[in-house]
Amino acid sequence: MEISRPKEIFGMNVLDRKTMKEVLPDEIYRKLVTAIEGGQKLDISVADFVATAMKEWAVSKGATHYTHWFLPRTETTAEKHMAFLTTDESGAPMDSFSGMELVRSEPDASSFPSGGIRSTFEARGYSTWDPSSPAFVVRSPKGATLCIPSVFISYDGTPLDMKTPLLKSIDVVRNKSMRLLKLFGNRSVRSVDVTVGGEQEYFLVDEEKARKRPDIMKCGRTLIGAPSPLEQTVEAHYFGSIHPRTLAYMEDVERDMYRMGQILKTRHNEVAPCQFEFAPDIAEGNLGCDQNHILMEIMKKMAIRHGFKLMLHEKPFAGVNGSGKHLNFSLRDSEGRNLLKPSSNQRRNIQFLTFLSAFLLGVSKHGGLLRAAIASPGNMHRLGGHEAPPAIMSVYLGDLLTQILDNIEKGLPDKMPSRSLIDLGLNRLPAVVADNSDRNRTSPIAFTGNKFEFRAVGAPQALAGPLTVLLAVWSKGIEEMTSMIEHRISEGRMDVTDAALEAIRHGAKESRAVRFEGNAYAPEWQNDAAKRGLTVANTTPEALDLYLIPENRSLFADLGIMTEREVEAYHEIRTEQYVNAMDVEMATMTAMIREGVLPAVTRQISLESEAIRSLPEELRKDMDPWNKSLKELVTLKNGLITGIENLDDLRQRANNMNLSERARIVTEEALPQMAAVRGMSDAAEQLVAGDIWPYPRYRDLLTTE
Ligand SMILES: NC(=O)CC[C@H](N)C(=O)O
Repeated sequence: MEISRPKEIFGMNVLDRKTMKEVLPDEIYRKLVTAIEGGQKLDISVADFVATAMKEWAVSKGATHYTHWFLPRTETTAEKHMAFLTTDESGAPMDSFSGMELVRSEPDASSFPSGGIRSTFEARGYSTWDPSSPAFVVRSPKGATLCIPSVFISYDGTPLDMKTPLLKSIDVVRNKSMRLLKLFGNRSVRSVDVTVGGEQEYFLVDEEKARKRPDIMKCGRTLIGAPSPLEQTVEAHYFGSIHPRTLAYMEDVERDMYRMGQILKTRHNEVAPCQFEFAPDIAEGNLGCDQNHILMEIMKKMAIRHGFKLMLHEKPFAGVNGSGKHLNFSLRDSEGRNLLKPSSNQRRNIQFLTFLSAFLLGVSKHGGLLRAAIASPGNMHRLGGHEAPPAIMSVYLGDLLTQILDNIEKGLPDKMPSRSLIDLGLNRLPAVVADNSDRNRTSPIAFTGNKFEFRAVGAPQALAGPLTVLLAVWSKGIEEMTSMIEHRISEGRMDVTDAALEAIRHGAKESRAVRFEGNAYAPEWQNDAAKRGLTVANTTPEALDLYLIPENRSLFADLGIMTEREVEAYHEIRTEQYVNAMDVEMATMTAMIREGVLPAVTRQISLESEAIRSLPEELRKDMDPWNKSLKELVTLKNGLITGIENLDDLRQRANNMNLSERARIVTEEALPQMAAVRGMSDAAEQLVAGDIWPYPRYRDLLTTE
């Protein structure tokens, strides 16, 4: 079979601007672009033209349906397909898609969690086209569907999705950045964009084996499973040569992504066996978030075609490297300049340091929000081990920048005579600051030369949540520093350089506590961080509660990103999601123990008792070790029975409680109970014969054949 080159298939399934320009009359195209860039509403007559063009393009790709594709607050994607096919007055079939249908649809999505914002009697939710993210076509076995990226709002206009707050936060950071850039001159800069790139880690296990494990199928992670000594040789996998079966999968994913107009820049084996990573090209913030959803969806479907089960869970296997989605982000001006890139020009470096310290300043005030943004049912198991960052939010800058900030913090006299004194290293900043990656692995947020990398995000998460928080926090810092600079200038005391240096000094000083260059895995760090006043939240509900702290809640409201009511609703949805995930895990664990592990232990016990009974008399001496292991099996069996009874009881009790009590009980009681059951099950696994043990073991799962 002839395989077409990536360049030939690139973008064929996406209705990008280039294609729009081709399929739309000039006048209409211009109006569309003005609407997109100015963020205005689209005239319905223009929308009619666009809808017709979209439909024709999609039909030419085999599409029979369209869907408003949106991101509910459950962090997944949602779609309800509508057929293009209709009949005219004479009953003849025809494809139809109007401007009204494009702009808005009413999915009647009463079942999406809204955190109490929308009651069922006013169940309607609307999805509205987001023209800044291109529509795309997804192939299905018998046709294709046109997907229209959309926002999702309730009847009264309250946002119910992840995209609306994200778009607002992008707007806020753009406006705030423009104000700051103007102070530095930059007359030709028209706008600022957010840039993102999410490095996607994942596991691929054999589907046939995965199907035999209810925990993988229902919870996305293993709830029991003894670590296998064979899997300890993990380093051999990292960046190793890729197994042909996996490579074939990766190539197919990449080609589907090319068709979507997206480039996956790197692919490689990650640290653990069967763990891998894709890293995309950087993209504009909103697009980058949508693209990551498209990537995860393609990865999932392609895995099935290749006989794999894709595991995106943050910690699918205990004791083995977990999966993150390291979120790289920066700001770029309309001239294409990266605002986090050091320069050989001193003035630009001061501008760079202003943006950098503005972020540090924001994190120093709202670090808890970043912790909340990455709090998920699964991330709790990942954070703090195996190269995943700990749960305390600190920033790693590297030696050079730390030294510069320290110098600025110490070295500036109150009244600065002139910029001539700035030999603080600013003249000598290399174009790209070396990134000391080994160290930054233990840091949740690292400056990596020309961008920040938020490493704490979990592999299955929607990028939109953490990105919204990062931008809100950054905007806050930019706002504060800009006001400082403006104030100094307007007093006539200083020019922008000196004023900015003072603002940087303020940022450096305020952020001293969150800047940490040491080993964040060291046991002392927990204590030291608490002494520095950093937020320590080890569990998901504790972390989610950080959304509700008044200064965090009001940050969103002040910036116009979410109202306080919306923040509360979001907190409720995320807490509910956690509690539900825990409930499914408890139910799955008890079922696996009851239906699989206990009968297996019984068989092993009877097999061994039988063997001992049938031993010739002379061999029945010195039976202590054997008897001991038999006794251990009996003890484990008893322990497991009690353990799952306790879990059943806990579930019952939790079901009669309100949400916050449930969150507390599943965290404080169910988690340790599940750990105890797991401990006993894993011990039993090591005493039960391979052909009796009911589930594929870690050793069987973590291998590619
Ligand atoms: N080498 C790495 O970057 C590993 C990262 C690790 N998998 C994580 O959970 O974030």
